[in-house]
Amino acid sequence: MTSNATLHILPPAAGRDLAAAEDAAATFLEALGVDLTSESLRETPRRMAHGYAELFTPRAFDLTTFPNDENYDELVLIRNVPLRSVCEHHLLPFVGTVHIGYLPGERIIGLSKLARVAEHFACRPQLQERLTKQIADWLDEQLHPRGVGVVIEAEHSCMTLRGVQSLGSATVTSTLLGALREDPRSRQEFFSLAGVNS
Ligand SMILES: Nc1nc2c(ncn2[C@@H]2O[C@H](COP(=O)(O)OP(=O)(O)OP(=O)(O)O)[C@@H](O)[C@H]2O)c(=O)[nH]1
Ligand SMILES: [Zn+2]
Repeated sequence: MTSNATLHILPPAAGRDLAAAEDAAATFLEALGVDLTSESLRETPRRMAHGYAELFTPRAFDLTTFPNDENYDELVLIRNVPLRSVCEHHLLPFVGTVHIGYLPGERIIGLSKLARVAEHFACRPQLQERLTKQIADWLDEQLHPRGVGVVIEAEHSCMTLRGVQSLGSATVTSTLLGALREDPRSRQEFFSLAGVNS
């Protein structure tokens, strides 16, 4: 990403058959004893298929970067970016916020792109740990910053609404790379500005 200022990021190409998904949703619901004959439920298999397809389709975006002409070398951090994904074990949503920071090298990134990168990796069946690491690794590879930090705080509905029913519990994950991992002062500053107790 040092030569090209803009890179077009496409959603992952997935073999998708919405008609088959709709049929499968109808079979699934009927197997669970749901009567699909009423007017309000008749379209539910279609809504389910389209709903999950939507959750699994990130928006394409341009990764725009700029030269760091001012040699800005302090932390850039965007915090409290809303995040929603789907846990790959139960296909139930997990919802929360992500904080993303980096220590610039030769280039800086358009701020909105940090949120778009998070959305890009969140729109698929996920594990919170993997999602955290994918965002950090991708920024590291594309931007070559001196350090990257990503923290996700999320509530997993598979843990709060069903199963153990730990209402209000939050899961916190972090990935730190480069100077944000190695240098205690930078690490501390990142967690402090992100509003996370380290
Ligand atoms: N590490 C990790 N675990 C997750 C994530 N999302 C969901 N899980 C967990 O995945 C586990 C799946 O465990 P299983 O025992 O196979 O599923 P289960 O019988 O439905 O388990 P319970 O939720 O305890 O009722 C559960 O402990 C979930 O809480 C995630 O992002 N990361
Ligand atoms: Zn789950």
